[in-house]
Amino acid sequence: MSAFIEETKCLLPRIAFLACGCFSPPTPMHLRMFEIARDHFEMNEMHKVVGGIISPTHDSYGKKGLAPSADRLAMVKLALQSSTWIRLSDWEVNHPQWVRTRSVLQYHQNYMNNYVNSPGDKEQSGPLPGWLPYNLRERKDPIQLRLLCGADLLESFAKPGLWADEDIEDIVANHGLVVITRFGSNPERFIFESDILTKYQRNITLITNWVPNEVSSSLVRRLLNRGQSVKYLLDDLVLEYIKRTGLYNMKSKYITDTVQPNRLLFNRAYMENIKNATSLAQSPPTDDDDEGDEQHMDETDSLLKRQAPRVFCCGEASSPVQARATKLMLNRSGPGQAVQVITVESAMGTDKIESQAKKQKIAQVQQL
Ligand SMILES: Nc1ncnc2c1ncn2[C@@H]1O[C@H](COP(=O)(O)OP(=O)(O)OP(=O)(O)O)[C@@H](O)[C@H]1O
Ligand SMILES: O=C(O)c1ccc[n+]([C@@H]2O[C@H](COP(=O)([O-])O)[C@@H](O)[C@H]2O)c1
Repeated sequence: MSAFIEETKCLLPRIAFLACGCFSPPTPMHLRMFEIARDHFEMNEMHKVVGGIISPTHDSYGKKGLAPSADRLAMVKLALQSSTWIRLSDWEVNHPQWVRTRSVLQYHQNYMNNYVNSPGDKEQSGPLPGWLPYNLRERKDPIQLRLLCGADLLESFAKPGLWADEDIEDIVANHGLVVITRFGSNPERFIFESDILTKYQRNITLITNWVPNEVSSSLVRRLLNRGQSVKYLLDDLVLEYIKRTGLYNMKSKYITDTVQPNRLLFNRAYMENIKNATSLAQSPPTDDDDEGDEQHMDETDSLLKRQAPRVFCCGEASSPVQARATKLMLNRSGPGQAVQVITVESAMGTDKIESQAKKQKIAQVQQL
């Protein structure tokens, strides 16, 4: 019986999804869209989903908050590390100018068609692009590439002068749309009110997201800019990348203005120094002192633990403020130890505030 089901699955028409957007930065919801869409098509046994493609828009799209494409590509790559089937396409960003979504779909569709129909690897000139789904040549039937989007993108079709009608028609007629519901949008009504969309309604799949999450790139940028936490709103690796590069004017509790973000290399000694600085500031010692290193780490450090330790030599201090901070740190570490430059005030201050807040919380809970 299960062999029969497998065989039936193999006969289902094949589809792939392409999501366009800014991805500045990529959020978990950008990736959730793909999972929701794949479940929908595979669980209803309508299609075999062969792959997902993320295509970040060109720099010249110029939307507010759009980080440079090199950074957006790097962040999407990091976010995709845990996915086995969603891939990043850099074709759009490497184009000389902004490309309309219709052409983006056409390019990727044509590439897949040619690939599937060419007899073997020898026909392919050069290496295969990273976005190409695996095992496409297992079968010879065509792959339909559908535009995957949130309902807000669908509704942007109505913004005067933004999308060309003939593009909308081409996308819906020749590729198809997969729309994930989003708070504040009414895609059913939107489709009803559009003649083109109603005409091709059979090519539009509306999927209700039963576990909505209203995280958006703009919301994340706003929080970062205010120095507020975005932990659990972004992949840890993406957050670490933002911290290191200082994208979105991020204000970090540990990064001083005098430290160049790209010089921020962390190591064990850095953790030790924070710990030393904190325990010096706390007198008498508190219960928190018994906590392991793990408890003192912020989100940056969990990532860093997975990386090979790198050393930031304290001799590199380049300003009087930095030199003063370095000296302070040096006093608290052994001779010859390399340390991360941080301001003592900020490290002590933040840890103290955090531990006071923790205690307050515990006290509140105990009073209940
Ligand atoms: N929370 C969400 N739920 C459903 N779809 C989403 C969500 N966040 C983003 N999307 C979709 O992801 C795609 C990529 O869009 P984009 O990068 O412009 O995302 P965004 O987070 O909405 O950005 P911004 O907040 O800067 O407008 C779009 O189709 C958008 O509708
Ligand atoms: O093709 C078009 O005419 C078109 C018009 C407006 C926006 N887009 C694409 O839609 C994506 C999301 O844009 P936005 O402004 O809703 O974040 C982005 O990838 C744009 O290139 C595409």
